[in-house]
Amino acid sequence: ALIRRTVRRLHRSRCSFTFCCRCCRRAAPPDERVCLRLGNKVFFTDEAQLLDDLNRWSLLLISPFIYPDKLLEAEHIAFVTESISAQTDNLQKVPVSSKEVVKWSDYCSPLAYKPGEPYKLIAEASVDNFSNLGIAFMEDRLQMDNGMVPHKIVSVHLQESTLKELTQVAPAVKEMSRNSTQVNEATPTATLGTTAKSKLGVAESVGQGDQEAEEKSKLEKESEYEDESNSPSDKETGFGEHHHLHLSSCHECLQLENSTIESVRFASAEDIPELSDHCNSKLDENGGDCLATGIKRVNLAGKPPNVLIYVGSETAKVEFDQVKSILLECIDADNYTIYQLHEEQVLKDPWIDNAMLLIIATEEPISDKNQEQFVKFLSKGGKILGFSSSFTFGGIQIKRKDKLKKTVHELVVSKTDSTEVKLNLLISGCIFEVKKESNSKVKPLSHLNNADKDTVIVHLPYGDNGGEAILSQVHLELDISSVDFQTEEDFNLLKMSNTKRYEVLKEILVSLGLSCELSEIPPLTPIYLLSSDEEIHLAFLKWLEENVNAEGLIESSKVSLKFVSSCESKMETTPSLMSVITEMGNFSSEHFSLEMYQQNLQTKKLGKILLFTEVTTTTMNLLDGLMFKLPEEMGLIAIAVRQTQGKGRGGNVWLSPMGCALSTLHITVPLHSNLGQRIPFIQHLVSLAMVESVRSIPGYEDIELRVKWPNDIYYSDLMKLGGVLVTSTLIETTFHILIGFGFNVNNSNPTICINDLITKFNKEEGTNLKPLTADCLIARTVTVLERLIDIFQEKGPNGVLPRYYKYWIHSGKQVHLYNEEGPIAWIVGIDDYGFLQVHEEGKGVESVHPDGNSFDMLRNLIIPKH
Ligand SMILES: O=C(O)CCCC[C@@H]1SC[C@@H]2NC(=O)N[C@@H]21
Repeated sequence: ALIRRTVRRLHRSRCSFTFCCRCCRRAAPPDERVCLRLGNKVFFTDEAQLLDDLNRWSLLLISPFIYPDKLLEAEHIAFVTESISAQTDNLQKVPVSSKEVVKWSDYCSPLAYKPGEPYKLIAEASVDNFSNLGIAFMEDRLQMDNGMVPHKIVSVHLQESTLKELTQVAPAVKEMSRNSTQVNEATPTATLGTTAKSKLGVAESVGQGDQEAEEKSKLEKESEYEDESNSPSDKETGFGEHHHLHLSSCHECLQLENSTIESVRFASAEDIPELSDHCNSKLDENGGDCLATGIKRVNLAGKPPNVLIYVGSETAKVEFDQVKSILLECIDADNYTIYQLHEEQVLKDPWIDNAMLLIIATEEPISDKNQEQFVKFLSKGGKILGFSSSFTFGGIQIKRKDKLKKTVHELVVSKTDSTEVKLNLLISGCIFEVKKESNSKVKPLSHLNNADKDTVIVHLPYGDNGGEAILSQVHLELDISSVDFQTEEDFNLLKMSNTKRYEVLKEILVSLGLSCELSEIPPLTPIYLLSSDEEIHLAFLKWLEENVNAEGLIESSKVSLKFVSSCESKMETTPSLMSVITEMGNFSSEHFSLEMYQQNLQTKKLGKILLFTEVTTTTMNLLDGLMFKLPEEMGLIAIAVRQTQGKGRGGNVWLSPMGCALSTLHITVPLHSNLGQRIPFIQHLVSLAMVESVRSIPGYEDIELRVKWPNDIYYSDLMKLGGVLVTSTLIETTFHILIGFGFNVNNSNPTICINDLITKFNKEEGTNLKPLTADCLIARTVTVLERLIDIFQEKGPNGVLPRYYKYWIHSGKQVHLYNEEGPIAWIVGIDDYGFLQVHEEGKGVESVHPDGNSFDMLRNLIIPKH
C-alpha cells in the first residue's frame, strides 16, 4: 500500500522512484528519502532522472502499430530496469510458488535496451503496473523474461525530444491513434516512411564471415529444402563458423517440431487423417453398411432422411439453432435434412414415419401425450437423443442434484471400443438412476468423476424394431458461446475438452445410425489477382506480359497458373492448373474484404501482390511459379478461405475450415545478412508478428494470445490456435522463403479461436471489443513482420527478443534435463541462432540444441535424442 500510495501521489511531480538492492552502492540514498526497506531491497524517491538522449540505446519500438504518445499521458511512467545474469547473482532465489511470480513484460512495454552487464531496458507502464513491478521487485518475485536477475528499477522522465525519436521509429503512430477507438477503423492509413529505421542504436555488423560464405556460395546450386525433400544437414547449410545455421525443414528441427506437435494434440491441425482425393465416393462405398443408405431406401421420395429437433415451447428458436449448428458440424450434412419439430406438430403430423432421429433438447416438462408419442416413435424403430431433457422410459428415472446444476464437471465416457475418454462439460443438474425393480437393458455410457460416480449418459433399447435412445444430462450440444461460464477456469476446462466433446457426440450419433463421415470436398475455385494499389497492379500485368509462355501460362512443378482477364473464361480449376483472373473490378467475396486488407497493409514491399481464392488445395503451392522471377518490390502473398490439402509441420495435415486465416507469404533474405545467417529465426519472427497483429490493436493488448517456441500460437499456455510452416530455397546468395501461417480467427469449433478470446475478455472486463477478421489480421501480421525483419537485419536478435519474450509462454518455466528425475533447469531465453537456452543450477546458461535434444513442453522435459 505504501508503494502504491507514494507512486500515485508523486508520479506527476518532478521526482523519480528507485527500487534497488542495498548492494547497489552508487544508488544508496540519504535516509530521509527512503520510503521502505525490505530485506536487502530499498525503495526511495529522488530528484527527477531525465533521459534526453537515446543515442546509446537500441530502440525496440518494433511494431508499426505502437503508440508512443501514450507516454506523454501522465498516466504512464517510463523507467529503466537493470538486471544481471543469474550466474553473477549468487543470491538468486527461486520464488516458492509460480503464482507469486510477476513476469516483468506482462506489466510493461519494452521501448529500448542497452546490452552488457548490467543489461538495461527502458520500458513504460501504467502507474499501477509500475507499482506492481516495484512491489514484486521488493518481494523478490520479479522475473525478467530473459532469465536475468533484476537489480534496480528507476523511473525516468522522457523528454519530448526523446519521444520524437521514438516516434520516428513508428511513423504511422499519429494516424493510428486518431483511429484507435474503433477497431474496424483502427487500421493505419499512413504508410511507413521509406526508411522507417532508427538512426540510433548499435547496428550489428551485417555479412560477417562474408568471404567464406562467398566461396561457399560459388558452389551452391539451387537447392530446395522442404519438409518432404532430402533436407540438408547443418553441415551442408552451415557457413564458416555458423555451424548452427539450420533450417526449419531440416531433419533435426522436424524431430524437434514433432515433439512439439505431439504436445499439442488438441490443436486444430493434429491427428486428423489426410483427406483423400476420392473422399467424394466414400458414401457410396459404405453401401449397405450405412444406416443412412437404408433409410434412403425407405424414403421413396428420394429425399435425405429427416432429423428432427424438439426444443419445447415456440420461443426456443435460439436453442433450435444451437443444436442444429452443432449437428451440422458433426454429421454428413448433405445426407440429412434437419427440421424443428414444433409443439403443435408432435401429435398431428406423420413425422413418426418420416424421421430417423429425434433430438429432444429441452428442460421443460414433457406432457404425457407427447411422451406417449415419442415412445410410439421408438416402438417403430425410431432413435431418440435426449439433451438434458426430462424424457425417460423403461427402467430409469431422473434425480435432481441441485448442487451440480450448471457446474462444469469432469466425466468419464465409455466408448464403443471399450476405451474411456475424460472430459469436462456443463452439467444439467440431474442424474440418472436405474430403478431397483427394473430388469431393463439400461447401459450407462458415462458417469461423473465424483465420489458417487453419478450416471449422466445412458443407452436404452426399446421394443423389437430396433428403437433406441441415448439420453444425456450433460450439455454435449452447447459450445462456449451458449454456455454461461462463470470463471476463467471453467472457460479453460470447456475449451480444452471441446475436441473431445465432438468426439463423444459423433460417437453417439454414429451409434444411433447417422453417418459422420466428412462431407464432400468443396470444388476448387479460380484465383483472383488483387493488388494493394492500381499502380502496382499495372506494373505486375506488364511484367506478366513478358513472362507468360505462349499459352498464357506461368508454369511450375506444383501448379501452373493460367492468367485470364475475367471470370468469363470457363476453365476448370484443378490441383495442377488454376486460372487467375486479373481484372480487380469484378472481385467480391463474402469472406474477404480487399479494402480491409489494403487498409491494414502498411508495408514497403511485402504482401503487395495478392493471389486470393475461396477454395484451393494449399496456399503453399500457389507462388512457386512466380516467386523466383518477380521483381522484389512486388511482394507476393497467397490467401485462401479454405484449403482442401492444408499442410502442417512435420507432414501433418492442417485442417483449414472457414474462419481460419490461411496464407503464404514470399520473402527474400540475403544470405549475407543478420537474418540470412540465422534462418530459423524467421519462424520466431512470424509467430511474434501473428501475436502482435492482435495485441497491437488498442484495447486488444491483453488478449491472452502468446507464442510458443519455436513457432506456435497459443491461448495462454493451454491450447494451440495457430502455427507457422517455413520452406526455403537458396538461389546463389538469396534465400527465397515461403512462410505459411494459419490461425483460427473465427472458427470456435472444434477447438478455440481468437474471437473466443475476445468474447471471453469482453465478458470479464465489461468491454465491447469487436470480433476480428482474417483479412485484417493477415495484413497486420505481414506489416509487423516486415518491421521485425528490418529491425533484425539492423540489430540482430537483440532487437526483437525483448518483444518475443513479452509474449512467449516459457519465461521462468522449469524443465528436467534428460529424464523425469534429471537435473532441474530453468528456461531463460533463446540464443543467437534461435535455440532454447536453459539455466541449470550450478552450471550456468546453456543452449539446448535440437541435434542433441528434443523438448517436450507438456511433460516439462528436455530429453536426449535416441
Ligand atoms: O503445423 C503447423 O503448426 C503449421 C501450420 C501452417 C498452416 C498454414 S495455413 C496456410 C498455409 N498453407 C498451408 O497448407 N499451410 C500453411
